[in-house]
Amino acid sequence: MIELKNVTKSYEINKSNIVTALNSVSMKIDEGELVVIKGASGSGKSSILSLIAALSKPTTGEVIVDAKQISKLPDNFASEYRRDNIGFVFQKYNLITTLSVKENILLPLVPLNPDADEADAKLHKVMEMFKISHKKDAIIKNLSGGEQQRVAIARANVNEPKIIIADEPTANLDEKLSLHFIEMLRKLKKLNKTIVIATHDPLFFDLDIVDREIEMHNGVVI
Ligand SMILES: Nc1ncnc2c1ncn2[C@@H]1O[C@H](COP(=O)(O)OP(=O)(O)OP(=O)(O)O)[C@@H](O)[C@H]1O
Repeated sequence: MIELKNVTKSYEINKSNIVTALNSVSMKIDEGELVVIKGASGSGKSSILSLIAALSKPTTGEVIVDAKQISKLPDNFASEYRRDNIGFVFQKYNLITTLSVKENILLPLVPLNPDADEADAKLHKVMEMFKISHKKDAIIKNLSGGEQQRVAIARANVNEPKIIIADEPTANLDEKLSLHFIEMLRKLKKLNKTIVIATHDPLFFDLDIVDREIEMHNGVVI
């Protein structure tokens, strides 16, 4: 379902300073697989996630998702691809703290302009799934960490993506919240979502729901 073929990603800081974040990386991730990408800071984990989400393009090589060359998509098609296929979970949730739970969860649907009933049905489905319905109208800044986490994961799922991308999702969480996050992943795995997590949190290593660990070092898979 997801394939990186001989991918190199370089960032040109200036003419004499080019950082090679990924060097000849190839990998395949199957539908429904939960893959953890691990490795030291700067080893290239986030760069892989950005490529899968079509947030950036490889310098050389190919990124293929569902038989589509997403590395060649023009920007407007790349955002359409993201909207339809990808759910994002970031380390600091990226919620808008002055808006309500409902407004935050609905954000990914705004560009799709769905009719009100359809949006409402999707909203309720994810609020139920992640047990946050009772806080529907609460403002984010008044929620506990665990509640905010549930909003973030509900939002990542409201567009019913096939792929969930999580970048250091437990970096700012205590152990109890991290374990809650893992329970939510368990639910997503049962729904056969393809999940790619970049992390150095040892909680994810040797975890039953993790199908595979890919280790990065200085931009190469080891
Ligand atoms: N936009 C950018 N411009 C220049 N260099 C970048 C950029 N993004 C990443 N890099 C560099 O590319 C390399 C890989 O970065 P990347 O963010 O993929 O690593 P990472 O493994 O996710 O790190 P961390 O665990 O710290 O998030 C690093 O050397 C980083 O400094």
